[in-house]
Parts: sequence; C-alpha cells; structure tokens
Amino acid sequence: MRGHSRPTERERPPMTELRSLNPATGEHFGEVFPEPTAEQIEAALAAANAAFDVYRETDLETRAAFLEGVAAEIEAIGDALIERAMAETGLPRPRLEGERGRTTGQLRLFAKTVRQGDFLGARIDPAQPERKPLPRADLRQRFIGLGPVAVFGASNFPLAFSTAGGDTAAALAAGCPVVFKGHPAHPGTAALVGAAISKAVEKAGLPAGVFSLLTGQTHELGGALVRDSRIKAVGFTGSRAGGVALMKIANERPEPIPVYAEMSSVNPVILFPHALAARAQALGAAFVGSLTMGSGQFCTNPGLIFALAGPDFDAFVASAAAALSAAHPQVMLTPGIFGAYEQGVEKLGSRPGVTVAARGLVGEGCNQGQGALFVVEAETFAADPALSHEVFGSSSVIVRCPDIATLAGLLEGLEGQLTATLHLDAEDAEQARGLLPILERKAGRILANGWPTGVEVAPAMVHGGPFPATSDGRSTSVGTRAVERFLRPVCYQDLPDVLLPAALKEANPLGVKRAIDGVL
Ligand SMILES: NC(=O)C1=CN([C@@H]2O[C@H](COP(=O)(O)OP(=O)(O)OC[C@H]3O[C@@H](n4cnc5c(N)ncnc54)[C@H](O)[C@@H]3O)[C@@H](O)[C@H]2O)C=CC1
Ligand SMILES: O=C(O)CCC(=O)C(=O)O
Repeated sequence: MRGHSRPTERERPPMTELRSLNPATGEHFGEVFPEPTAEQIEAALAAANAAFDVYRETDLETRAAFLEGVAAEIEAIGDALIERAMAETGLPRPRLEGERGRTTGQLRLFAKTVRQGDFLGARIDPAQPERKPLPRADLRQRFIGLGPVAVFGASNFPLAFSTAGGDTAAALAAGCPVVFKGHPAHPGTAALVGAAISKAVEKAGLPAGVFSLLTGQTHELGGALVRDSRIKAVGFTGSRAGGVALMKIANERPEPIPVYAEMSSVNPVILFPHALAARAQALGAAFVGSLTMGSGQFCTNPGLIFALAGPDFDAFVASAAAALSAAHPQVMLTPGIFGAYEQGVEKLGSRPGVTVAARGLVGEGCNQGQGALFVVEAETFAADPALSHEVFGSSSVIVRCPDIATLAGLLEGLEGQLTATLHLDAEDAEQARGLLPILERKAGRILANGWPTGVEVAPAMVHGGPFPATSDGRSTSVGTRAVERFLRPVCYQDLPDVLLPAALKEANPLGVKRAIDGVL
C-alpha cells in the first residue's frame, strides 16, 4: 500500500451482509442485500428452465418489442439510476449517462436484429426425389437459443456490461432466459435495472423466469449457477482468475457448456516511424488521455506501447510523461481493484530493467488510482513475461525496440488481445503490412490512428479475441454478432409443414430471408 492512500474501507460488514460501498468515501450505505439462499437460486433456475420453450418461440415482433421495453423501463428509472451508480462506483455522471445511452442503444439494436430475422439463419434445401443414385430429403435449418444463460456482470461497466448489458441483451435476443449474477460492487444499481427488466417482462406478457437477478458476493453462488444442468451457456466479464475458474466448472460438468468470458488484455499499440516523426508530442498526450480515462479501468486500456528507439521515441516518452505527471488521480471501483492496481504497479516498478517514466498526481482521498508509466528495453521485455501481464488501471509499459524485426518478435510472444492499435502515416504502410498477419492472429480488433478505449456498438464490431482476452475467440461480446454465441443450429429433415417452425414453413409467414439451395 502506498503512503498517499487512506484506508480504503470502513466498518466492513461480515461476508454474509452485502451493502453498497462508496469507493470515494469508503463508507457503506443503503439497504442490506442478503446472499441468495439455495431456495432462491433453485427458484430462479427452475423459472428460467420453465420459461425457455415459451420464450424461444415468441414471435419476432414480441421479442423485439420486449427488448425495446427493457430500454424504455431503464430510461424510466431516471436520475435515481445515475445517482446510485455514481455512489457505488465512483464513476462520474457524464460517463454513466453515456453508458446508459450505450446500454439502451444496444438493446434497441438487438431489437432491430430480432425483427429483421437474419439471425435465425434459415436455410432450405428442397427435396430432390428424382436425384440419382439416391433421392435427397427435404432439409431445413434454423438457429434456436441454447437454453438458459448465466450472465456475470462486470464491475467496471455497471450498466453496459452488467445487468442489462451486452451479454444479457444478446442472450435475450437469441431467445434464452437469463439468470443474472449481480456484481457485489454495485448491488443497488443492479437491483434498479433488474426490476426494470422484470417490469418489461411482465408488460410483454412473458413468463417471469425470462430474467432473474441474484446478487451476491460468494463464489459458491456463481459456481452453483454454472454447475446447474439447466444452464446451457455462461457470459462473463471480469478477472482472468474468475473467468478461468468458471471455465473449469463448466468443463467438468457431466454436460460441458460454453463459457464466453472476457478477461485480460493489454492492448498493444505500435507507433510506426513516420507517424512518430510527424507527431510524437501529440501522440504522447493522446495516449495518456486514453490511458487515464475512467482511471484506466477498461479492458481495452492501452497497456503496452512499442516503438523504435531514437529521438522521436524519446520525444513521445517525454510528452506522455509530462501529461501523466499532471494527470489527476481518479477513484477506482472497489477497494479490491484499487489494491490489485497498487500491487501490480509496485510489482512492475520493481522488475529488473524497468524504469519509471512518470507517476500521476497523488490522491487525497480513498481508492485513488495514481497513473504509472514505465519504459523498458526490448530485450528486458522479451526476457520477463510479467511485463506483459494486465495491470487493471492507468498503468502502461513503453517498449524501446532496436528494429522492426525485434518489434515483430515481441508481438509474436504476446498472449491473445482484444485490440491491437497502429499509429501510422502513408509511408509506414509497408512496415505495417508486415505485422498484420501477426496482429490478426493475436487480436479481435485492429485499429489505426485511434485509441482502443471506447467500443462502438455496431454490427461489424468485434469485442473479443484469443485467450486470455476471452475464453473463446470465435465470438464477440459487443455488436449484433454477439447473438450468435447463444444459438445452436437445428436441422429438420422431411418434417411436414404443419410441424415446421414458422421461419421454415413453405409460406414463410415471418418473411425472413432464407437461403434456398445455398442461394439467399
Ligand atoms: N479485463 C477486464 O475487463 C476486467 C478485469 N478485471 C480484473 O478483475 C479484478 C477483480 O475485479 P472484479 O470485477 O471483481 O472481477 P472478478 O472476476 O473477481 O469478479 C467478477 C464476477 O465473477 C464472480 N466470480 C469471480 N470469481 C469467481 C469464482 N471463482 N467462482 C464463482 N464466481 C466468481 C464475482 O463474484 C463477480 O460477480 C480487477 O482487479 C481486475 O484486475 C475486472 C473487471 C474487468
Ligand atoms: O472500451 C470500452 O468501451 C469497453 C471496454 C470493456 O469492454 C471493458 O472494460 O470491460
């Protein structure tokens, strides 16, 4: 613990008594959130299971209108939601207002996806009774929901990656009931949003088990959800340890299930020579803006910078160091996250060959994350795997590389990432082209001349990547493709029309796009 930070938590209640904690003051407030009992967990799982067959066959308009209803109910909570989230997370009002817009926008985008119906993936290969030497049967395929999904909300996005966040919205769009494990860092925010979802469920005339909220602080609660045979998939955003623990539980079940866990990423940024020569100073300042945003509590935070040695490299470091030295500390989400950040920074600073380029301003209050910027030589970085591990917060390591081949080698050594960023000018394109195959293998999103924080919610977005960025790099947690992670194809062979689901009936009553003999 560094000398500047006051004790992070006062009068910590016993483990069985969860109350909201204001990380800015260290004080608990509001009602008690009792740990869910075994009966409550069972009731939620049974209700989700009972709701599945009804919910997954809702017509597209009902399901889309329900998702829009959730968005409207969240908006109807009004300022009480923002106030509660501010008090529980220390995040500022504009950030939370923006996040609410992103959450409701995400729900409405999924409503559009549902209405359009492409996600059903309808395909028809008509029978060919005359085919020689063997006739072909009538084959029809569509996607159905996997089943009830356990979703674990993130601490760092109390709205957009939490109760009604991306995983919940995608699962509901896919036709899967959600049993939501509320994060203990924002129980009041979760309760407000959970009630809004349940109100929308009721207004839509859907079974209550379409959504349940279970907020608690024990690992037993999360473990019980993932272990239960009625849960068919898991969505998670949080620590690598937490995600890996849930993957293990899911794999050890008699019926293993997919876990879509978003865990750790350091998001490498590569500064190419011409871009660096043209704007080293501006890049240094912009980098620190992205690094310190939200106290660095983004899984897309730029935690690693690679560039070639020389005066432009030095100018970049000097500019970033000056910007960080003037950066005010910000309250971190929880005492635990603050403590992990402090430890991570201390560990980085104590590794051999690591130089501290700058620290941010020192905070006066509780749980204030002080920015940290380190510089290392490429060979030091190559020899020490600890230097490429995520430190969740405003901490970043700048790596000085002697040449582009060494830089490429360091990229090859990285684990899977959510993002990789290139800063380049036209003259850098050839060098960048050489690195693209490596970056495509490593990351879910490759971006140029921007910064990785701030994920657009859009159809072409990929917020995912190879392990440990996520547990399954084949999908995304943001954007409309997220619906696909909760779907499974079913083929109907020679079923009479009367038994076929609406999407596959001859008359196409839903009017959805269908591939006939492979042609849309
Ligand atoms: N890369 C990223 O996106 C994020 C990384 N983090 C990292 O995680 C650390 C802790 O932050 P948290 O948000 O509390 O993440 P966490 O992984 O500790 O908890 C997330 C959720 O999973 C549950 N959980 C965790 N481990 C579990 C287990 N073994 N069995 C059953 N349930 C389990 C928790 O109760 C909570 O609801 C941070 O200091 C940071 O290092 C946190 C948030 C986002
Ligand atoms: O950068 C963003 O907008 C999203 C980041 C994120 O997914 C996370 O921090 O968990």
